Amino acid sequence: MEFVVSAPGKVILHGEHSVVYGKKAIASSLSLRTTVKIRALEENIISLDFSDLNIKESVGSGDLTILESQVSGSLQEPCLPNESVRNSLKCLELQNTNVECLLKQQTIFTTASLFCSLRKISGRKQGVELVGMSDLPIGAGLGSSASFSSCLAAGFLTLFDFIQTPECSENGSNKRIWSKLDLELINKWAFFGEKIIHGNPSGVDNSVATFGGAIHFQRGEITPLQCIPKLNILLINTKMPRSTKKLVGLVKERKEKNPEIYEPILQSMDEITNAVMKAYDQICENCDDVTMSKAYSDLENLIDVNQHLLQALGVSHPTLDDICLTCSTVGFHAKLTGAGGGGCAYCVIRPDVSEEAIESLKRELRTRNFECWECTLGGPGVALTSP
Ligand SMILES: Nc1ncnc2c1ncn2[C@@H]1O[C@H](COP(=O)(O)OP(=O)(O)OP(=O)(O)O)[C@@H](O)[C@H]1O
Ligand SMILES: C[C@@](O)(CCO)CC(=O)[O-]
Ligand SMILES: [Mg+2]
Repeated sequence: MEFVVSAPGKVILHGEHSVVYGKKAIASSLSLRTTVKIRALEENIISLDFSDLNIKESVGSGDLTILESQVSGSLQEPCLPNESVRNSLKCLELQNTNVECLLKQQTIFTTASLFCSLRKISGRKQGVELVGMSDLPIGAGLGSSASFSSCLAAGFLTLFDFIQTPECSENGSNKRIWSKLDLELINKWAFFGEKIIHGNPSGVDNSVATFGGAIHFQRGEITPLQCIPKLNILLINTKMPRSTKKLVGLVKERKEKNPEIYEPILQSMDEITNAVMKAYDQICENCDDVTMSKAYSDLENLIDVNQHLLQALGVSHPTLDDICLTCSTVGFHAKLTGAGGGGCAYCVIRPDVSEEAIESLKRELRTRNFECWECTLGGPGVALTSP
């Protein structure tokens, strides 16, 4: 059996970090995707080829036996392996402790844990070969881990026949989408992968990667946005590596130490999301130019306030602050997206802004060694792309 799955990255428009504490978030899928080719093997190994992280190795039958003995849970109730099992896996032996090695370990452990958990439930004995690549910058706040986890979840659930390969797609594209029920199961197992990578994820990232489109998210409750404002955004990559797990952990530590300081900040972030939804509705109503212009001004002000609150949480970074200042000096409004600490920011591009102004901003950002690209929001979630 051999097939290919893909899933989108995401941009969190508002609500990062506060969504971990039950506040609302708005997020949208991106046209950038992760792709994983999956082939069943007779041999009891996992063969990995993930070019983006220079991973070309196998998880041997010895490690699979150890891991499978440690995993439990059922198809509808996934259960994470005990972190201590990492110490007994040969495939995770540290060649060294640099960041690149830690990222590789994260991938290998997530892949093996998802595979062993689902294979044990299926009672099968086969191995698997995985070849992965991504359009997304990895570790940059665009949901690469969720996109990757959603691909693995959909791939292994299909490999073990827990879900059927989906019928042809509606619009004739090469992306075939599973049923809502199957997507809910995929999302549950993608969340399992995110818990290994993020530590304490909210579930917003894997929900966008799995269901696609633009969603309003709160405590696992997913509401597709009735209208996705025709927002043009510029994604800006600081190219500063960082770990979402560490940044989520930093906010948790600060909030536990001074809840009286941090809870009001998170509550304000929740109110920003409410106000943004109102601005989106106005933009979607194709109202008159004056009302539309006011709605965009409200949106830009909310972006600025949200960024200041993220700085107060301690999850911005000098390069992100530089991006926001560079944008604001020429009338654009930017905020970090994702966990922060580096990674990406985005700014909204008003429909009436000239191409020349946009190109001038891109030139200025590139001279500061930032990558930037215009992006469309929305688009399909996880899909079977071939055969
Ligand atoms: N294409 C891929 N191949 C293999 N592993 C991947 C891939 N994409 C992401 N990963 C895994 O996800 C980790 C990055 O996850 P992390 O959550 O830190 O960043 P992110 O998801 O890009 O940002 P954010 O969570 O803020 O949106 C990598 O270290 C790697 O383990
Ligand atoms: C920082 C965070 O809110 C978004 C990371 O993309 C973490 C999460 O929601 O899992
Ligand atoms: Mg992530």
